[in-house]
Amino acid sequence: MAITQANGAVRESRPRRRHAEGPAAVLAIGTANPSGTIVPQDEFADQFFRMSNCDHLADLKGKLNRICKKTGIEKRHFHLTEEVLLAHPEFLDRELPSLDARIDMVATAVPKLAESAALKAIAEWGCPATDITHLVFSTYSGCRAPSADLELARLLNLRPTVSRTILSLHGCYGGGRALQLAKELAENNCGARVLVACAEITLVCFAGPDGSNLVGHALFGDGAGPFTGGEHPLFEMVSATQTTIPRTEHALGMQVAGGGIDFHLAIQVPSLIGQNVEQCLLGAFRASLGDDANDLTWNDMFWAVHPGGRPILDNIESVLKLGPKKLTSSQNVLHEYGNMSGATIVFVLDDLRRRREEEGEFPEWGALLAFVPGITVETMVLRSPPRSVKEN
Ligand SMILES: CC(C)(COP(=O)(O)OP(=O)(O)OC[C@H]1O[C@@H](n2cnc3c(N)ncnc32)[C@H](O)[C@@H]1OP(=O)(O)O)[C@@H](O)C(=O)NCCC(=O)NCCSC(=O)CC(=O)O
Repeated sequence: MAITQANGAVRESRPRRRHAEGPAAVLAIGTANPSGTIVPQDEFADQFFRMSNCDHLADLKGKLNRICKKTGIEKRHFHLTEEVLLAHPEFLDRELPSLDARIDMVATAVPKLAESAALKAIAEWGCPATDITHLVFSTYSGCRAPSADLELARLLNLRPTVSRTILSLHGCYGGGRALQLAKELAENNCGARVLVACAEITLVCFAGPDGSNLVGHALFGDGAGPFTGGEHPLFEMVSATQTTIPRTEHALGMQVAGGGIDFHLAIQVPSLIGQNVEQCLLGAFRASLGDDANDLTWNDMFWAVHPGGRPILDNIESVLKLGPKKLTSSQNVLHEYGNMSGATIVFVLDDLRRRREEEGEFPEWGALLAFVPGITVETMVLRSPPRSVKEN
């Protein structure tokens, strides 16, 4: 932004931005997973303990097996392969410095994964990549500058003036946060076309088993999911809010250390989310729809819930008294891919729009929910636009 001095006053030299009419919309969605390894969940504990040379820790292995059975996950994709681990035994030991080697690997792998997904979204959108005006990239692997956003812009040949933002360490709500930012950018810059890229590779968090990291190992997987705003809206993003649950800042967190990124997931996370989610939703819907919100019940809506873990989905289903199929997209994504942190919500929206195409009947209003260290609940009110003549 150029600032010029005129008549002693500070004045912007650029033309005033025009606001877009109506809410921003998701126009196209693409997803991708790394080609490295696909691990069936029922084989994960055996494979992980063998690769970590920890088969002698039978109690821990037994516990990981018990946890894996309860995750609701069928398989997960990983960039990390056994060959890479053999070449980098330091990845197994949190006490050994390994952050540099991890960052070197993800600096290439994360934008590449995002590129695979972005190419699908751009193809669906049907416009040249050079029409993209803004890029918002969310990843917990963005530990250097320039970062994955610049590399993705280069890989996609985006215009040199593309306006880039990187969100780092936002964890599971990276997707929701990036979408909210894209919404603000699109609504405040008429004609903006925002590429939102979320890409997560667990390589930066990987470690050998210990008593405190089993749940993370059982839960997280790798994936990427860009969206663009499109000419035929898939979902309108009507409003977005964040609510932090008081005194829960120690329940969920990530910490970058010399031996990689540590996750902390307190056992109370699913119940804390269950106890607070309805209040967050009521606030978001009343603020967005006013009295019209009173005519809606939770079962009248479609749901895009970040599948942070099976009990989180179970608690939300039970607290909101949702019908049996309301969380199918979230359950399905958890089952097929595990928790891919910020990228997961893109997979959920992709699954939802596929169901909408197959089923025909679809609610007008929906809610997107994601959870973040804090604990903060990210809520977005979504609207499924009426189907156009072209789509019908
Ligand atoms: C681990 C689970 C699959 C276990 O399922 P259940 O809770 O139904 O089963 P259960 O109660 O019998 O527990 C099985 C065993 O796991 C242990 N256990 C459960 N939760 C634990 C936790 N958070 N930390 C350590 N251990 C835990 C129990 O003590 C028990 O041990 P034993 O067998 O020895 O008695 C589930 O609780 C789960 O998915 N939790 C993760 C939820 C979560 O925090 N997700 C992240 C959301 S935010 C996010 O997505 C992160 C981000 O920001 O990226």
